[in-house]
Amino acid sequence: MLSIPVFVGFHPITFPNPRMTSIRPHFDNPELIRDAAFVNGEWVRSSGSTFEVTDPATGQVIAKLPDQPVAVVDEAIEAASNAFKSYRKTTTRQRSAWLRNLFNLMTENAQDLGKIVSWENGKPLAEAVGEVKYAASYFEWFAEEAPRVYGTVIQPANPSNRVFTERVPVGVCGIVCPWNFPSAMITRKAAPAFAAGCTVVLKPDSQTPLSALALAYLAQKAGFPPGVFNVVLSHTKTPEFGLKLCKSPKIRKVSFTGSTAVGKILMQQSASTLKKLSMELGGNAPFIVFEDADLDAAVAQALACKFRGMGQTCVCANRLYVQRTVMDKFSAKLANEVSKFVIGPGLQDNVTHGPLINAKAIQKVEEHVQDATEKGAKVVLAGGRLPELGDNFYAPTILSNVPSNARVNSEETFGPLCAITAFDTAEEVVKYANDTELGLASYVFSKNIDTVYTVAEALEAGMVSCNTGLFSEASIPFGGVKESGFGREGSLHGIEDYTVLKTITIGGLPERL
Ligand SMILES: NC(=O)c1ccc[n+]([C@@H]2O[C@H](COP(=O)([O-])OP(=O)(O)OC[C@H]3O[C@@H](n4cnc5c(N)ncnc54)[C@H](O)[C@@H]3O)[C@@H](O)[C@H]2O)c1
Ligand SMILES: O=CCCC(=O)O
Repeated sequence: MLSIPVFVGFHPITFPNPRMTSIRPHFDNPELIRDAAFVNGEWVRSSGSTFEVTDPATGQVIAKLPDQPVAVVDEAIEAASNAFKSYRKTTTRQRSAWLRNLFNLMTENAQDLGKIVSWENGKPLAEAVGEVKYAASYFEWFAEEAPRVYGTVIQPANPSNRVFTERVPVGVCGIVCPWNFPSAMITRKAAPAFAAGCTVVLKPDSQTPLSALALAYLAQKAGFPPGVFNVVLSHTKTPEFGLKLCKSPKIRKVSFTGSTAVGKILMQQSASTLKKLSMELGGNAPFIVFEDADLDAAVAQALACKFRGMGQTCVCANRLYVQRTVMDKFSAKLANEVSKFVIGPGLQDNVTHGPLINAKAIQKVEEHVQDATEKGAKVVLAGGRLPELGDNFYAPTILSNVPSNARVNSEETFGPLCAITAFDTAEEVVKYANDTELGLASYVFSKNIDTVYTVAEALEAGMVSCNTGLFSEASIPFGGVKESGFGREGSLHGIEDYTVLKTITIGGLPERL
């Protein structure tokens, strides 16, 4: 019998400080902090109502921004539509140069941009700077892809015809993004759009708009012409803004990252104008550990995967399936590592894990924990709220023996709950893993290549990550299947979603000589 330490009943996590009420980072380049929307190359400060952006660590108001009227969406669409007329004709080399400039500017300002991400989103500064570099890498990648958009020459049945295809920019794109990656979720869409020759109207999340505005500021500095990148702001009228983007005949594509529920609304609303769509939606990632895996490595990767953004990423492990023979050992090792976390405001030195985004996020974690324990899950590490740090802090909870009917198995928790379930065979775990409407990321850990390969093949997911918990980078096609959405971002395919394939036939030609 293994002797398993169980951490039930106390929080072994260390805290750097008691609750803090105010943290204002120092910015080398204060110009990056904008207080207005950005339309047609101009900063727009409407005199009407405003909304507050708050630091999730302290609750402190960090910015007041215009809560714009819906009419601004029409203005931004008009600006983007006018800009498209000339921008689509720019050479791919020119667009590549602007993208490269923006990559360089983001890289030069990475520390400041990281502080903005950390301030408005809560993730630790090192992780936030990592996000900024990841975000910038999409501009580097698509600077390289811009000149590599190819067509084909086709052999038609009619000998007097000659036929070829070319990829042309789809047109003005409406982009809607979430708060969990305030920078990277935008650049993963804007970079291929700009590279393809499209113009953009972006509506960032009102909880994290400062990163989007800093990006607009740098895009202007990088040389993008007015109207190519427009950022509109709303807190109270988000659905109306979404509706405008979906219904406008001038917007030819809507690209959305967020929940499956909102994705479905936007898809319905886009039907009347038959928009091209990209939908990067929710996940419910299974993280499968076989008994022959390197257990220490699997634990380290589970930590990196599960606790990136304190569990608030679409590719975070949501369900951990561990082979029965090693489940207790794995759970104990995981709890031991989690107990080393230093939780606190992301901008504070040495903090490894920050707050959640808001009260609703904490409530969902609590509900999932309560539901699973009521249904018989065993508490390995009792986490819970950390009011001594602030309203949005939650120490991770680890549960094992989580029953299949627990809510966490069918819904994305999007927070720091590790829900571990035992399995016996590969067939059984593949059945568990695929028993969901979602299919974004999946993870498999085993030293046996036969196991890794056959399980990876059987998993219904857009992305399967084997023996690593971190796989995201600009070079890979990112996207889901089933109700996790469609479209691919990044990679050589990412630009295709911002183009349409046009066929040109030249008829009446003489026979070939
Ligand atoms: N697949 C991916 O690449 C990916 C990446 C990040 C996050 N996500 C998913 O996003 C979700 C978390 O983000 P969230 O809580 O911000 O999601 P959300 O769907 O609530 O919001 C996403 C964005 O849509 C906006 N929005 C909400 N209702 C809208 C409406 N009716 N019309 C137009 N816009 C509207 C929000 O303001 C926000 O900017 C999770 O499900 C996560 O898995 C997916
Ligand atoms: O939240 C989802 C995006 C995560 C990523 O790009 O790795």
